[in-house]
Amino acid sequence: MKPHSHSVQIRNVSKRYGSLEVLRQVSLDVEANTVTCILGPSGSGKSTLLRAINHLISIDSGVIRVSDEVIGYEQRDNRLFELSDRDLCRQRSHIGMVFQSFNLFPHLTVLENVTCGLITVRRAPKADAIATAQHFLDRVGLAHKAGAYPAQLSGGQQQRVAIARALAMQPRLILFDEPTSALDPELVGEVLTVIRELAESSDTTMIVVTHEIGFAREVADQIVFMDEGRVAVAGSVAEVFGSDSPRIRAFLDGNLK
Ligand SMILES: Nc1ncnc2c1ncn2[C@@H]1O[C@H](COP(=O)(O)OP(=O)(O)OP(=O)(O)O)[C@@H](O)[C@H]1O
Repeated sequence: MKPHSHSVQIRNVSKRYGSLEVLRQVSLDVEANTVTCILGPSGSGKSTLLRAINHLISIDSGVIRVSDEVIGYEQRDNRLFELSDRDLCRQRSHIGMVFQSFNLFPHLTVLENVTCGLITVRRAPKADAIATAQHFLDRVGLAHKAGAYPAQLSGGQQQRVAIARALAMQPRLILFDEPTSALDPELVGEVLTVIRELAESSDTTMIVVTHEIGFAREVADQIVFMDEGRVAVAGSVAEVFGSDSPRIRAFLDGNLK
């Protein structure tokens, strides 16, 4: 049986780069098996928050829990210490991430890109890894590209491979960091369709940083609007799209990028 999906609890998280406060006392709850879309103007801290959830960046204060487990740190003698690489790797192996720039290995085929984590991290037998990879490549409509190299694919196809690679690890939480921002406009739709189908059919918790407002409106159980390092509002689609805050209205009307 597949393990239950993860909930995420973020409490009073702050992060600064020099004098720039990028996250200011951010608190947020994400329920298991829901889709949360994070919207907000450029530079409001969306990607930073997402990357903090799997400890790709360290935070200055606050705490992030994924299914009640503190991410990135452990408490000893009443002090917090960063986890060892090994423990961090264990935590991350249950959290999938899809990056803006795909991050496929260029020297590996599509199939090898997807089996790689299964074989090295999950220690799956090769035949099982190949069967799993083929299943998820089929799910993103790319079974026929298994033998191709990333450079032979369009950006949209590469991103779908990256999604299959994340899914193949059967994560209980998937983080999408602006998954369509690097794509030519005509390729955005195919990737959003794959993510939308996942949102409808999978029992994985999903957090998606996106500039695609229409997509967020369609798929999100929760919408988070970030502004200047804070969560300005988190709520249902109706709550956020019905907000009368001038900043949120300006953003939704396309006058605040
Ligand atoms: N490693 C870093 N060093 C210094 N400043 C950084 C670093 N990473 C991000 N920043 C700054 O932190 C702020 C928030 O960045 P972040 O990428 O989280 O914003 P965002 O809301 O995702 O923006 P966008 O929609 O443009 O991607 C920005 O001003 C950015 O320049």
